[in-house]
Amino acid sequence: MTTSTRIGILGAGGRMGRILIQAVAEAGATLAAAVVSPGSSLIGADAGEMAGIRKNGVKIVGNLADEILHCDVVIDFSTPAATMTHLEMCRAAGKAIVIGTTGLTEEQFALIDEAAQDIPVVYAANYSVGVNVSLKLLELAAKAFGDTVDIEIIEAHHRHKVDAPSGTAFMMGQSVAGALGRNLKEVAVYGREGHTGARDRQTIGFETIRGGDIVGEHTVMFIGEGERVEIKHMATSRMNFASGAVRAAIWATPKPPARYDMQDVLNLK
Ligand SMILES: NC(=O)C1=CN([C@@H]2O[C@H](COP(=O)(O)OP(=O)(O)OC[C@H]3O[C@@H](n4cnc5c(N)ncnc54)[C@H](O)[C@@H]3O)[C@@H](O)[C@H]2O)C=CC1
Ligand SMILES: O=C(O)C1=N[C@H](C(=O)O)C[C@H](O)C1
Repeated sequence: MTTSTRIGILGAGGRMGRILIQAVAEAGATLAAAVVSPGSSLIGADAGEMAGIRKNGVKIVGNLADEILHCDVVIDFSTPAATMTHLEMCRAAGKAIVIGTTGLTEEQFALIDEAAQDIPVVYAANYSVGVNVSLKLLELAAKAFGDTVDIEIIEAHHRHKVDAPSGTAFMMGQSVAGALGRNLKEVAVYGREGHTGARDRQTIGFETIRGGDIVGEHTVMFIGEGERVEIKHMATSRMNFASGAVRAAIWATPKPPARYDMQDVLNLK
């Protein structure tokens, strides 16, 4: 597949940023900008070389403002604060944005909704096709089991991850809670310790593991009397997230202003 879409990568020096540069090349799209944090020693280097592919002539910059006019759409996997700055810049320039950054606050999600009145914004805590298919399976399982089972969500990630539980775990919790007519904010329980008392069936438990180089693993357990269903997704490469985000960027560029997610991109709704 080739496309004329000009894509900017924000957070280009990070674990995801480097793979996103590879994914843009694999999709046959144009890398229009590679933006790292201001003051980074990577500024001025060749983006292709940094990403471990061949030299591509795109010089890394430390500010989106320098390159935004050359982009049709940007993909941001950076930090919550940087993402909010980039969102405002895209809104002012009328450019679409695909956001993968997790650990956002409710206020930051409200800012995404506001910006989406003016530009196409895709937000997903996970851009892999497998996770997005799993969300549909979770809905199906939750509806079939109803209130007859206990639901626990376990996630595991590499030792560098700074937010917990993962955005994907929250998204899975929302999928299940929505299917059961529960409000996740009211029923979520994060880790357990001490004299917890017996389990309340309405609750949805979250457990977090951090260590080594785990790319991303999520298991949702539907635990009943005498049987248990586990829906598990294991990512063994970040390319799944990156190719999904590039697919979302190409999809979103011609779309009218609105907030979209990966389920929209994959036509899973
Ligand atoms: N939605 C999804 O499918 C996925 C989401 N993520 C999320 O993406 C985010 C990034 O993950 P990683 O790449 O592992 O982290 P990372 O820490 O390796 O990369 C983040 C990069 O953003 C850079 N940055 C900070 N401020 C910046 C600014 N103003 N302009 C440009 N760059 C800036 C940092 O210097 C760093 O290089 C995290 O929130 C993570 O949870 C990660 C994988 C998949
Ligand atoms: O930080 C990561 O690495 C990942 N973050 C996302 C999340 O918080 O769900 C997605 C993926 O699991 C990898």
